[in-house]
Amino acid sequence: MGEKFPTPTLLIVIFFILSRLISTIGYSLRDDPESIRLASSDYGHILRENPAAVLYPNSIDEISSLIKFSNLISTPFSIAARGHGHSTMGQAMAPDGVVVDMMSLKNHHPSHASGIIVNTFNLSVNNNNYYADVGGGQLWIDVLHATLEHGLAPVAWTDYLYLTVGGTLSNAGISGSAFRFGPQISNVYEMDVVTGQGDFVTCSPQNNSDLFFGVLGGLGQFGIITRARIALEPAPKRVKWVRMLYNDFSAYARDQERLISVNGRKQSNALDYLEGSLLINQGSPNNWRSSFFPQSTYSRIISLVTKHGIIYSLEVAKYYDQHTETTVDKELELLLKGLSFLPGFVFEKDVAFVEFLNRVKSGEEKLQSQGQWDVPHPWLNLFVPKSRISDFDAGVLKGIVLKRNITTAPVLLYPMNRTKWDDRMSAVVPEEEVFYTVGFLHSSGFNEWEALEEQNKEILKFCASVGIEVKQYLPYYKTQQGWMNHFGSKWKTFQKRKALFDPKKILSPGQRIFNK
Ligand SMILES: Cc1cc2nc3c(=O)[nH]c(=O)nc-3n(C[C@H](O)[C@H](O)[C@H](O)COP(=O)(O)OP(=O)(O)OC[C@H]3O[C@@H](n4cnc5c(N)ncnc54)[C@H](O)[C@@H]3O)c2cc1C
Repeated sequence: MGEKFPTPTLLIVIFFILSRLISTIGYSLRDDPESIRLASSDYGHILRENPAAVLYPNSIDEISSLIKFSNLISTPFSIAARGHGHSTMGQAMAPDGVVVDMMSLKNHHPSHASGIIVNTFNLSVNNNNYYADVGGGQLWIDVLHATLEHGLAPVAWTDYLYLTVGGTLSNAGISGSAFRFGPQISNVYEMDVVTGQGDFVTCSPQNNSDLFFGVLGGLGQFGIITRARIALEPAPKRVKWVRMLYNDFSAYARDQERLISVNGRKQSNALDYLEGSLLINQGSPNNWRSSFFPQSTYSRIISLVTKHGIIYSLEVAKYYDQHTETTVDKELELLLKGLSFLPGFVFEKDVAFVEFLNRVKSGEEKLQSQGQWDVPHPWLNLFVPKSRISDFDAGVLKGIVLKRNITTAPVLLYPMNRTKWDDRMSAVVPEEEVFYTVGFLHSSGFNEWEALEEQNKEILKFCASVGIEVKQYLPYYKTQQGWMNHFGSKWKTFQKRKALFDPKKILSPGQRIFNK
């Protein structure tokens, strides 16, 4: 069978010419080689898909017009919002369609939709609540700086801040703050969204709630987030940051679970941040994720790793300001009392709040300078139910990863509480009250990523074979059956929302959920 005529590419070209003529879209739709090249790859550097054109919108109307035009024609072309392009498997690509570069809205008009506006409102008489209205194409680092000018900061974070608000809200946005404050998607009050039919809709848990919950963790399937109202709190000044090492996995897991059990939002005796990672045979103990082991301890740590194969590093933080400066050490001491880390392997640092939040950036700069940033990234991120985390340690970490001995990248492993996630959202997590996130953040040479991808496949196969019901974070499946299994009981709602908000299946084709 020949291709349908007119082809999607031709239609986009027609739209392009028309838009220039009537100048609603001006010159913001481009198909020059550089624009196409930039939109056809991502942080993963594994897949490449050329769009027919890239929209650099000057306004939200332009996004809406583009989507409406695609809806009007008999063979709609696909459209993908692209935040900072930090996906790893083409999720923000649109083969033969149009990529919408959301970051180009960042510097336009200081309106609610594109800029950052910090504000406060009262939910109840005694309860001050703070929020910022931020454009979907804003980077979290810019949100941080803008909110700090008002002495405030977002409540929920990712480890790395050079990601867009729309990009992380389409997944979840997790880090060591998630056990206590939830993922970023649990800290949104309201959003403006351009749906897959081109309609501009303001949504919240009270209004247009189906769209609101659908979009959060919705992998870009239902609409393009142009504004999010995110929760803020008074910003602390400084952070006590502690790392402890373990050789015994069960002690490590037990301590992590104990620490996250104190998680009330206003509880002063709770930690503000908890993460964990592995030290495997990877040369220097200080990898790019900002470890801070003193150089004088390297040889001791390396011998530990050599002796045990894997050493588990527990990382916690407690924020403080001028009011809590005198009590923070005592509180931290109480929290860490009775933990079973290896004596002599506890390291502490006192840093400014911004330095702590932006801790991954220096690692990026180092890798950039060594030409090791724009390389393939065959990542695998999983949520593992607490009841099977020991089996995961034995079967995957010790069974597969240690044996294959090709993992030199950071591997994260830390728990979070399911109660901090709202089940109405599209994001998928395991059923149990506590689950772990495990992130294999691999990078490799251009000819070596397949071996790591093979390892990823072996891990997934192993988990399936022994009944460890993992859920992928930043998921990637090649078949619709894979997606159905992933969403499980949420699949029907996900499908229904797609039919409601993007019936022609135009948006975010790079996720490969409703298209091949
Ligand atoms: C170095 C690095 C560190 C990371 N650290 C963390 C971390 O600590 N925690 C964490 O949770 N994640 C982390 N991630 C993963 C990251 O959150 C996701 O890959 C996220 O999607 C990237 O944001 P982005 O702006 O680059 O989105 P993109 O890759 O550009 O887009 C991702 C998806 O969202 C859709 N999308 C983008 N913008 C919008 C919008 N405005 N409205 C609707 N849909 C949209 C796209 O179509 C695509 O499907 C990290 C990634 C990297 C590369």
